[in-house]
Order: sequence, then C-alpha cells, then structure tokens
Amino acid sequence: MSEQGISKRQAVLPEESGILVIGLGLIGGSLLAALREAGYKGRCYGVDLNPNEVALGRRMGLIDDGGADPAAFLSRVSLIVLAIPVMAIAPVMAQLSRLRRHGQIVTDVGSTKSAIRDQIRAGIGQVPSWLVLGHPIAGAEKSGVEAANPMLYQHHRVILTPEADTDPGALRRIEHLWRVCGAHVEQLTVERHDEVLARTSHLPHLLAFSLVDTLARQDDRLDIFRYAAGGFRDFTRIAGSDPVMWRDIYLANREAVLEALAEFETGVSELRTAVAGSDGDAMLGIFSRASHARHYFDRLLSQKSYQAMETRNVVYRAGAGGQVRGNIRVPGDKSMSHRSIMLGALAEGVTTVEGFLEGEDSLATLQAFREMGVAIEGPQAGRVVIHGVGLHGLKQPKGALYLGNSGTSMRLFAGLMAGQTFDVTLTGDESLNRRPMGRVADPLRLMGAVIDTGEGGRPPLTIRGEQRLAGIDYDLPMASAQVKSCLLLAGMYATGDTRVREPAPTRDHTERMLTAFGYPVARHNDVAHIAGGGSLRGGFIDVPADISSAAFFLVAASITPGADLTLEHVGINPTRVGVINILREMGASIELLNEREVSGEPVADLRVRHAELHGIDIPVDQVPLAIDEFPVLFIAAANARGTTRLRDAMELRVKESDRIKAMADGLDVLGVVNTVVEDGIDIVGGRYQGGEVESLGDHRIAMAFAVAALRAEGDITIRDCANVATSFPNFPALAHEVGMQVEAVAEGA
Ligand SMILES: O=C(O)C1=C[C@@H](OP(=O)(O)O)[C@@H](O)[C@H](O)C1
Ligand SMILES: C=C(OP(=O)(O)O)C(=O)O
Repeated sequence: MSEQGISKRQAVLPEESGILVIGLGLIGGSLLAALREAGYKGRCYGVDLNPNEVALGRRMGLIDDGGADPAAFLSRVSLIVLAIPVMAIAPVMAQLSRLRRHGQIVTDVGSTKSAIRDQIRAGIGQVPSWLVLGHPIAGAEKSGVEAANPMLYQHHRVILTPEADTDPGALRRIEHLWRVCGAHVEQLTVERHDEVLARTSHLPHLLAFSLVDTLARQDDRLDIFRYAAGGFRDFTRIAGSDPVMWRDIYLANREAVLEALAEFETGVSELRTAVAGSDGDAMLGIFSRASHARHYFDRLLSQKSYQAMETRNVVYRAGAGGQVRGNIRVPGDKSMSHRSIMLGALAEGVTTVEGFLEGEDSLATLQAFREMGVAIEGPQAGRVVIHGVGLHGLKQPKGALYLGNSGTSMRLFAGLMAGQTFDVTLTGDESLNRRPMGRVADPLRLMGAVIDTGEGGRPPLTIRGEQRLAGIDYDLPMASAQVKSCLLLAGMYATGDTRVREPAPTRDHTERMLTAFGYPVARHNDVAHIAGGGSLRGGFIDVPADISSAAFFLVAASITPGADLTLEHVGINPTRVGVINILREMGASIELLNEREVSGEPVADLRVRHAELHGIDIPVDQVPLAIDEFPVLFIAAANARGTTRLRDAMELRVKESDRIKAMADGLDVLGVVNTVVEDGIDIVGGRYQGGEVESLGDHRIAMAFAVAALRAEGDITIRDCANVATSFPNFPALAHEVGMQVEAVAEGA
C-alpha cells in the first residue's frame, strides 16, 4: 500500500504521512515512543550522527529507518522535528531550507528561543513560515534514545513560540502533534519564553551546578557526599544533567539568565543580612513565603485563563434525594478570617488565629501580606501565627497583588493600601475584575487617596503611596460592610476622625475585631467612627464556623423530611443572622444551643430539623443581614408553600455573579416558577425536576443547586464549581457526610 493510502486511513495525525526526528536522544526518542503509543501508523525516521543511537532506535521499534543525513528521508515525510542541541539548530535549518521540496513543516525542541530564532535569521535571512519554534518542558537527567519514555509528555506543558507570520496551518499541526503525546500546548512570545525559562529552569540548574561543584571542591568533600541527604541530594540530581546541553543553554540565553541571577543575588544578600543579624522574623518571612509559594500559586494559577487547558473545571453531580443528619462543623468564617490576617499583620506583636478558613479567598489575603513582607506561619489545620509588623511596617510587594475571586480582599485592601508609603496594584480573576470598585475608590479619594481604576471603576486598582489622608464624614450610598470596613481601615491612617453612616446595619466584624486588637471604634446609632493615629495589639482570635457556609445546611435540613442536623460553633453575630430570621419566619425549626462568646463574637451550635416551609415577603431590614445567603434561600423558597418575595436586593447583582439572574436561570431549568424584577425576585414553591445548571463560577450558586437536589425529581448537574474552594473547600465531603449525594468530578470526565 502506498504511504498516501496509509495516511488517509490513519486516525492519529491524519495529515502526517511520515515524521522525521533529527536527533535521537531522550526528547526525540520519547516523542517517537509517545506517537507509537498513541497509535500513529505513519512512517517514522530518525537521524543522528551516532550510528549506535540509530541502530538502537530501530531495534526499539521507534523508527522504520534512519541514518546520519536528513537528505535521505526528506521526501518521505511531512513533518520534521529538530531534537538537537540549541547551537546545532541553525545549520540544520539552513540545510533543510535548501532541500525542502514538498511543503514539510518543521518544529524544534530547544530550551531557549531567541538565540535559535536570531541564528536562523542570520543564516537564511528569515524565520520561515513553515517553522514553528517550540519547547516541551519535560527535561530529565537521563539522556540517549535508550531512555525514551512514551509517557514523558503526558500532562506536561509544551510552549510554542510562533512568529507573526508563522503559517497557521503549520501551527495547528504542531499543536496537534504534541496533544497526541498527551501534552498541554500553550503559546508565548519568544522573549517571554526566554525570560520565564531563565527563572524557572536555567537559574535553578545554574545554582545546582555551582553549589555541587563548590562543595565537591572542598577538602572534606567525602564527608559532604557521605552524609548528603534531602536538600543536597536534590541539588546533585539536578547537577547530574547533560553538561554540553546546559553550556549551550547559557550561551544562548545569556541576557535573561544574567538578569535572573542578579535578582537571585539580591535575594541571597537579604537572607545573608538576616542570618548575620540573627533576624528571625526576616528569615521566617522569607521562608514562610517560599514554603507556601508552590501550593499557593498552583491553586491561584489554575484559575487563570492562560492555563485553562490544564484546568479542567469541576462539575457537581448532585443526585436527587438524600438525607441530612448528624453533627458537623463547617469551615471558618470568611469575613473574620480576612480581617484576622489584616489586623494581625498590622498589629504590634504576634497574633495566633484558630479556625482560619483555608479557602482561596482568605488565602489570597494571607499571601498578599506575605508578599508585603509579613512573616506568617501556617495555615495548619486552621491555625495561623502572624508576626505583626505594625501599622507602618509593610513593604512594597514585588508585583501586583493578586486577590483571586475575593471582593472583600480587594475592597478592604484598597483602604489599607491608601495609607501606605508605596504604590501598589490590586488585581483579581475574571469575576473580580468585573466588580465595581468606584464604591471604594470614590470615598477614598475624598480622604486624599490617589487611585487609578480600570474602565468603569473596575479593577485593577493602582493606589499611590505617600498621600496624606484626612478623615471624612461619609454616607454610604449602599448597605455594604466592605465599603464601611475599607473606610474604617483607611481611617487608621488618616488625620482626625473618619465617620461612616450606613443606610442599614451591615456586618460589624471590622469594628469588633479592631476593638479586640485594642483600636477603639465608636458607634452612635447608624454611624461608626474611628480616629487616626492609633495602634493595634496582637493577640488571639478564635474564628467561628461561617454562618454563610452553615446556611447551605440550614436549608438542606429544613427541606428534607426526617432531617436532624447540628452545626457546631457557628458565628451568630446579630448582623449575620438574617438567614436564621428569614428561615424561621418561613416556618423552619432552628434551635440555638450552647450560646457563648469567643474573641468578641457570639457563637452557638445550631440544631435544625425538617419543617414545612411557607412563602413570605422577606423583610427588607433582613436583606443586608443575609446578603450572601440568598442563593440558598431561593432554594428554600422553591420548597415552600406559596410565593416568597424578595425586594431591595440590588446588591445581589454585583457579587461574584449577578446572583438574581444566575439563580433565576437555574430555577427555570428546574421548572421552578419565578419572576425576576430589577431588585429582587418572586419564587413560587412546588415540585421541580432535575437538569443541568450553570453556576457561572459563583461558589454560592453552585452550592445552592447542590442543596436543591435533595428535593428534585431528577439529578442536578452543576457546571463551573471550582470556585466553591474560595469559601468552602470541603463542601462535597461534608455534604456527603450528612447524607447528601454530591460528587465533584472534573469537567469532561
Ligand atoms: O465585609 C465582608 O466581609 C463582606 C461583606 C458583604 O459584601 P458587601 O459589603 O459588598 O455587601 C458580603 O457579601 C461579602 O461576602 C463579605
Ligand atoms: C460576595 C462574596 O464574597 P466577596 O465579595 O468577598 O467576593 C461571597 O462570599 O458571597
């Protein structure tokens, strides 16, 4: 059969009649092995100057034929991979551009890109449109075709660095080549690729070569190697990499590596100063930032769109029916967790926090303070120890502060940052970057802050340092604890008094916690006052379980026949108990047991049992007191007799999603009758079916529909649920523990 005939029938890479790999080492050999494993049926050829590698490649079944000269195979292939050292690529490209006749496309695997591109340009006058420069990030210390591993690229990244005039068809085919091998393919510019790799790969290798060489030259080197364990062993593993290949990389990526090395030298000298001066706090700051960096950035990055290919979002499959029984403790209060880190960081002395919420939102706050030089130990099982730096002890972060999905972080930070001596930029994920920030920027400007916002008052916010703030008298245009808190926090840095009047009471955790840290805040009727120039004193904060997370289970138990559930140690601050008041008015059975006070906040165990609910007109004064609980309250309404009516809840439209619309759309899918108005909704309770709903990446919408499944007549699939981790990371596990049937699966599984 002709090769043409084979290529027409083959399912894997149907456009490639044959593939030539020039350079039969670990990288080229593994690519061939992966293609074979994936079922590629076209012809494979290998070229290598070492005849033993060619013979081995043939014996291993990786290639059909091979030799030392590419010319012999060109007419038989449609795709050529250059898997040779960086410095050898330009000469081979010159040869290929002379001999290429049949429209073959070419890619390379070199670890640096600018030098290769520039050398090719110098050699043949241009980077041909049929060349797609690329780099699989899957190095290993082994070399030679013998080490070829068909799994080497599975779930690894391959970066392609196309030029503006690269042929899109060629780009698509090279992307396809790597995907077939199991890789995630991404694109960067040549320059960005080299900067990133200089820091993530070239610098660490350089340090390993240098450290191992330095220690190996010392007199007591036998002992050093005899007792080498842990850390040093890892360095020797990296230093075992191919010397010639790495020499070429440093020759090729000289500038970017030197820049990365200079940054590193600054870092080492900071650490040297800390060690020399026995500055334990400085060391702890650096080490705790470093020791959490990987975990933290892995999680934050997985929300970013440029990594979307790897992030398979989470889908909930919520089975119809289930039980709600037992005793559980939901995670720590998000609002208080944020504030415990903020005030702990700005206090004098050490603050210990127990019950801290290890969710993405509060972790974003925590990491931001690490970026500003605060030493923070943990979190470890809810315990965090913060080594406060005082109100004026923060340092300028190296880059923008990334606050993920967290509106509270951004709005409270805006107030705190307005009082610093350095400039700082605050940014977040796609949802946060759509949320209104004018509500904090405008009053802060009245206090003297200088703030640039994105279009329409949205993030990013750039807040200029060294401004003199003066207290203001401000009437909040909306009931918002975030705006109130922002201004009170800025008020600590302002001269005179800052007074904030709220149109309706909102959560007062900032006021209570400031008081607990020894910073007085007065309250007269609807006005909170703070005077600038005080200080905070570190101490102990016990964060109770979050009533906003408990709310999902309050509704779950209320709507499920036979339910009897106790939620332990829940915060029942009067400015947060709207959900209990509203559910009770609908007929729910909720008992407050063992009421007590911790760290200036009331807590109780909540016992909730099934009850017949009926629709109500939700009292408007309860709206700010239950603002985050409406998604799940809508599910209570769907299970109540009659109509539940909500008004004066415009704020719901500017949360992580437009929560009125997101819920109404999902209720429509389930067949729950509802009527949306600008500032609210009417929901008619009754039977409803299952279906597939969108959470729009909003944690509370996702969890609300999981609760709905308890009474649905069919299963509910909820899309885009990864953000549940912002406020309630173990929600599926706790739901399962009480008898609900919620399973989190990766999208597409
Ligand atoms: O201050 C806080 O911790 C919060 C205040 C509320 O926001 P608004 O101030 O925007 O109402 C709430 O929705 C948010 O989840 C947390
Ligand atoms: C609105 C919420 O949070 P934030 O504003 O902090 O993003 C929420 O948790 O429901």
